[in-house]
Amino acid sequence: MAKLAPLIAPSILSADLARLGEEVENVLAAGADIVHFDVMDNHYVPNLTFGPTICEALRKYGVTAPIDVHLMVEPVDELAAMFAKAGATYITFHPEATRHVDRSLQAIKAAGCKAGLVFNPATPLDVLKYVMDKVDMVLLMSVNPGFGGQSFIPAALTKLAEARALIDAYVAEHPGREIRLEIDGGVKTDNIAAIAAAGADTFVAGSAIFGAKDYAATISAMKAAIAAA
Ligand SMILES: O=C(CO)[C@H](O)[C@H](O)COP(=O)(O)O
Repeated sequence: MAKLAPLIAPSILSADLARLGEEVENVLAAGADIVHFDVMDNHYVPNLTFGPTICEALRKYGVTAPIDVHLMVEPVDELAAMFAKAGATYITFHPEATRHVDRSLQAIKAAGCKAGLVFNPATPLDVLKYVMDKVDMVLLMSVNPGFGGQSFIPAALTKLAEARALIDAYVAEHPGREIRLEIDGGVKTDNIAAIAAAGADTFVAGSAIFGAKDYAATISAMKAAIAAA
């Protein structure tokens, strides 16, 4: 099955936050496709990051690229609605962080956003098959959520192949449906080819991009590795 065009999604978690607007502008000018926006509540994960006002501020600053909001929060629905108003394009959440997964997906889509589910390294994909009709993005964590700069967990490659098979089987029966398969955590230029070969089409990278001196060279190297995979 033909995969969707690959997208590079720098995670702003690793940006210079004192210059966030400029950093996002620079990384998009360097070839990034979408902005990955990590929302942590110091409850679902042991870290605290950005709320909807920061998302809105990026839109006001002039960012027109898709903003891919990854909610690491519990509960989900109230913040998801706030991010929809603040200009999010994708809103993804962890199924175990809401009581009613189907209802949360429906609410995100009714608010005009694309919706997705996020699976931690040891969380099975079971719920996915029951809500595939409402999912635009499946995000697999290849680190335990909460912090940037961690090492890629190799078992994520097997899980990517499992998710790719589920998505391809669903899309084959529903022509025209687009469901992205995103990977997040420890993605670098030297492992991105293996990650692409395992089935990912959307690649979150925080420290590998924002930690590099030359954003454009890093993103080009990532895209070249994906194309050769
Ligand atoms: O969701 C995340 C952590 O919960 C981050 O997006 C992720 O870890 C990216 O950072 P890095 O590329 O440095 O691993």
